[in-house]
Amino acid sequence: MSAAEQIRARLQVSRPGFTLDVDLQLPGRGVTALFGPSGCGKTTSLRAIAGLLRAQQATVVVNGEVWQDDAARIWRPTHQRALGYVFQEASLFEHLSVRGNIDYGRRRTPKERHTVALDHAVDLLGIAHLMDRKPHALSGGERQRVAMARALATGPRVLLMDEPLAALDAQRKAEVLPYLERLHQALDIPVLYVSHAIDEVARLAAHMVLMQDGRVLASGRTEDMLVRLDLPLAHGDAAASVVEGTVLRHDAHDHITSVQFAGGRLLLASPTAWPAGAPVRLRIQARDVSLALAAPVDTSILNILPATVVQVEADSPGQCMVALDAGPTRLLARVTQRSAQALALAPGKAVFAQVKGVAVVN
Ligand SMILES: Nc1ncnc2c1ncn2[C@@H]1O[C@H](COP(=O)(O)OP(=O)(O)OP(=O)(O)O)[C@@H](O)[C@H]1O
Repeated sequence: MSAAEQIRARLQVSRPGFTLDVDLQLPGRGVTALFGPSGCGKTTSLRAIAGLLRAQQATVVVNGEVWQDDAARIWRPTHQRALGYVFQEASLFEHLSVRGNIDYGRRRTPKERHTVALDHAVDLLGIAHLMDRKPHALSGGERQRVAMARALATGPRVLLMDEPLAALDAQRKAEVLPYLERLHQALDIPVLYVSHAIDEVARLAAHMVLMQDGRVLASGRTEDMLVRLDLPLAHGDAAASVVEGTVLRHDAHDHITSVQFAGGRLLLASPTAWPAGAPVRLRIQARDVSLALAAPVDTSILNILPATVVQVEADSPGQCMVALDAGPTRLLARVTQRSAQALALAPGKAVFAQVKGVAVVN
């Protein structure tokens, strides 16, 4: 990762009862999630990067551009930092139309900064038909899409998103998520995405930073982070692995899609007729994976993968989390301690992983 393609944010913020002390070195492209429990400092980090909050000590360099370097007495105010900021709730000007809202920010930024064509932003977010409406006539999801288009229209070098879906109900969330995905795929700028919803992170972010109590607990590729048994992400009922694959074929007769991934082949029940060759991101919950020592026969489970146990750790009372390798792909299986003992699960042991549920997350 060269400095020209990197976000570096060394931030120190002290408040009564809270200290943020992080040194973030993040990829200069793609989506990076800042993830962690409420109060761990995600929003504070984002605001300090944006210059909305004055850190006690900070260095912020975005793809080679120094926005702040306290040691060198460099400080650019927020309006001189080429960033787009999307908040939890879209703060649109109620007296302006959607077009007026988007134009407002764009007019205030220098033309040479307009890296994203306005039409492209409007098109990506599917808001062309809303341009003459006033914000009060928009749904929550539409408001957020307008806020994102407005942020993009200013030609940011980085997009900062602070839980942009948190204020939406499940239905609106599901409506906005595909737009977010399109956005991230179509744009070349990095996105820092604050969230405390792991399913959103698994779906959207290639990279993640796990924060706790104002510090970075770990950071890396989302796929790798989710299956690290030394981290809290890989424990409890929500633990899951994310696997990248390619659609081989979709059988329209029984609605089964076959997906090739590095560790083998997976079949998934899907009403969507995925085209052959389509890249898919799959999520496999640890609780949906069971283990057997011999290849099961006469079973209703469609996916049985030969795998090797890598690590076994105690999870919640009576439960164990097992990390497995199916070829180069790491999966998690949550089994009872009794089963782990009965099967003598230990590193190196050959097993068959029975995968009961596979969900496509993009
Ligand atoms: N303006 C403020 N003044 C004083 N303390 C604040 C202020 N804003 C946040 N805090 C405190 O700073 C700490 C970090 O807050 P921050 O908003 O960064 O957390 P977060 O991880 O984004 O949380 P959440 O997921 O709940 O939004 C918390 O202890 C919070 O109570």
